[in-house]
Amino acid sequence: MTIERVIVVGAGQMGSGIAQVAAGAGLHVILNDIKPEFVEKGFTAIKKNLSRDVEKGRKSKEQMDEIISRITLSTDLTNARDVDFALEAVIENIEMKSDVFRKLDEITPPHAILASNTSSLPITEIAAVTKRPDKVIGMHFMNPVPVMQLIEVIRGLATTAETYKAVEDLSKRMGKTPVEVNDFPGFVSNRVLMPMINEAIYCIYEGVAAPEAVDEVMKLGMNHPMGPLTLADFIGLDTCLYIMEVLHDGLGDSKYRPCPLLRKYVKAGWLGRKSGRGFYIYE
Ligand SMILES: CC(=O)CC(=O)SCCNC(=O)CCNC(=O)[C@H](O)C(C)(C)COP(=O)(O)OP(=O)(O)OC[C@H]1O[C@@H](n2cnc3c(N)ncnc32)[C@H](O)[C@@H]1OP(=O)(O)O
Ligand SMILES: NC(=O)C1=CN([C@@H]2O[C@H](COP(=O)(O)OP(=O)(O)OC[C@H]3O[C@@H](n4cnc5c(N)ncnc54)[C@H](OP(=O)(O)O)[C@@H]3O)[C@@H](O)[C@H]2O)C=CC1
Repeated sequence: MTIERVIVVGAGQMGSGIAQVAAGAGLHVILNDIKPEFVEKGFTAIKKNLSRDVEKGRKSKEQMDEIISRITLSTDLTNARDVDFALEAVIENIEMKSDVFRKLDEITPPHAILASNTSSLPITEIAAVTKRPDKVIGMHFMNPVPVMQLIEVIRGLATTAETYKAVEDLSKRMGKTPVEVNDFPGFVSNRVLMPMINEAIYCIYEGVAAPEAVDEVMKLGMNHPMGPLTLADFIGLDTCLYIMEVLHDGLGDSKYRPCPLLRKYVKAGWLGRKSGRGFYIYE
């Protein structure tokens, strides 16, 4: 099937990055969030990223303007009535995501594919709230979306080969590499990554080392581009906690218990870079 018109629901760090990359691939994109200020914030981030590309000579000013002109801002989900493809990137919460999928199923045309950028939640369960589980799929981008190569593509129980192929093609059109995985809590990426981040937080909680030291060990010792605590702040500590809870509940193994310090920080509103404070303080 041909995908030309796309809606991205949720204009946070992931949604805005996805909208940027989709528009860069020539698609017409509606960027939707619940409040105008959230959509504006996402749009500002897109313009800033594209301006950097122009400054670095990777794009011309005309190319940047063209990409921007393909993005429409929206706070009204009924704008999804003409799309071929919807990509949900709201917070990592099954009720919120189910609510968005129920609405998208009612609003979008019958041929439209409904994809979720969920980091860990079951695609099969999200698909079950719609009348088109065959057209529901996980399309898990990595952060920062414009830079990272991978898209983890997750088939739900009812996802058809045709839907998978459309998402595989779309991923390649966006310049990314799709990797197929099965629908299990945390998929592959976060089943492997998040326990490492959680363990790094335990190192702080148990006084093994300071955050800077933990990050230096992993950067210099394991050649990770960012230390795990810097990365946790970058992902968002709320998102890290949600993912650990999904792993813990979904796999039923105590090795996935979220570190109490992670819970404490999230309760304090220390969500990392996006709130100005996490394991580090940001200006
Ligand atoms: C939680 C989940 O469900 C799944 C996930 O996403 S887990 C998170 C996965 N992501 C990671 O692990 C990221 C790890 N970190 C990195 O790879 C690197 O630190 C990084 C790419 C983010 C930054 O790289 P760096 O070398 O330290 O910094 P910097 O030199 O400023 O940036 C490198 C390039 O990325 C670009 N970049 C950095 N941050 C960016 C952003 N937020 N948006 C767009 N572009 C960005 C820069 O413009 C720069 O581009 P050029 O080299 O072409 O000029
Ligand atoms: N952060 C990361 O590194 C990665 C995250 N993901 C996944 O992507 C998703 C989004 O994460 P991220 O972008 O980091 O989170 P953010 O908190 O940056 O963004 C989420 C956005 O969605 C908005 N939103 C909430 N409910 C709705 C709704 N009903 N309709 C429209 N918009 C809504 C939020 O608004 P408000 O602020 O009001 O809540 C916010 O603007 C999550 O599922 C996460 O697990 C996937 C890969 C990597």
